[in-house]
Amino acid sequence: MIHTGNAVVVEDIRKAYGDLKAVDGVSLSVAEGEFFGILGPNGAGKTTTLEIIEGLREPDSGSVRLLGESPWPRRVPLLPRVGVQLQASSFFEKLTAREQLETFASLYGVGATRAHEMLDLVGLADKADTREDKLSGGQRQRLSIACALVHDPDVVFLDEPTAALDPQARRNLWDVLRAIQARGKTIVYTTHYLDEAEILCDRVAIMDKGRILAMDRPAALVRGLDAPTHVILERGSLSAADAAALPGSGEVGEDELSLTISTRQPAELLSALANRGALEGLQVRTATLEDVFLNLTGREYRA
Ligand SMILES: Nc1ncnc2c1ncn2[C@@H]1O[C@H](COP(=O)(O)OP(=O)(O)OP(=O)(O)O)[C@@H](O)[C@H]1O
Repeated sequence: MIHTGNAVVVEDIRKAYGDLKAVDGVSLSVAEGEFFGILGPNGAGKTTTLEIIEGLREPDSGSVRLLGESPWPRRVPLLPRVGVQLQASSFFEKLTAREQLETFASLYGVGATRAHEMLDLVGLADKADTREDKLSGGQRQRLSIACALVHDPDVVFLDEPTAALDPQARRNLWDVLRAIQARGKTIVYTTHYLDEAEILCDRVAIMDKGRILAMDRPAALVRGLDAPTHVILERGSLSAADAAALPGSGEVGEDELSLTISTRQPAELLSALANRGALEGLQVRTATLEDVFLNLTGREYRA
């Protein structure tokens, strides 16, 4: 079957390791140009799913179309069109960042100019002459992404590219990922950071125990929860009884630091609070993908 406009089409793939069903009937499709996230806790089956789509692993059953072709057994014409960053990135020993990229580029028959462009894109131009083993964790991650991109693939697969990075390095990498998407690339990535996926992804699949529990735009998944908004005030700014009497107010809870009002009419509640001059230090918390996970599995999300 030909799916025009879809970079990836996966139908009912399964992979077991002995008794363990690592991937247990996964179907999904990713549109060209889409930023698609596969989310879930450790061991959910994200990496196995990704590796099957990339053609690095054979599924026990089910089918995969990557740019209209089956990626398994290895299909050589697909390779130039696909970029893969592996979780354990492997570099050539003792080469500088620039030399790593030039080496990858030459393997694909791509000129050195492109290698330098990629160093710029991932923000490593000033580290071009630094040996790969002297780079920080975040810089290594960015270098491995640059290597996955050097041959200008149409589809890029990234396995936990932001794992083990400090918050600033994670944010820098988000900019890189957005820049890649802005170049028209399709991105399929795995992460166990639900907050990050909510910000970056056009669509996400939430996986647990080898299955996809939900798949949609992050905002649609959150909206589908139909959860109340929580308005949080500093304790003492309003009594619990006064808070409960405000228009739009639902349940009210208090702890040592704060007073939390749940509401299904946040606009009304906020305007009532504004009229009372009680907006100082106010926070508004809406549901997140973590709440979606909790709702789907009955357990708290633990990356
Ligand atoms: N080669 C293998 N042999 C046996 N079991 C495996 C193998 N690869 C993965 N598994 C198991 O399959 C399950 C899914 O693993 P997978 O790596 O796909 O999960 P993941 O969601 O990517 O987790 P993580 O975030 O920890 O990488 C895990 O329980 C894992 O231990």
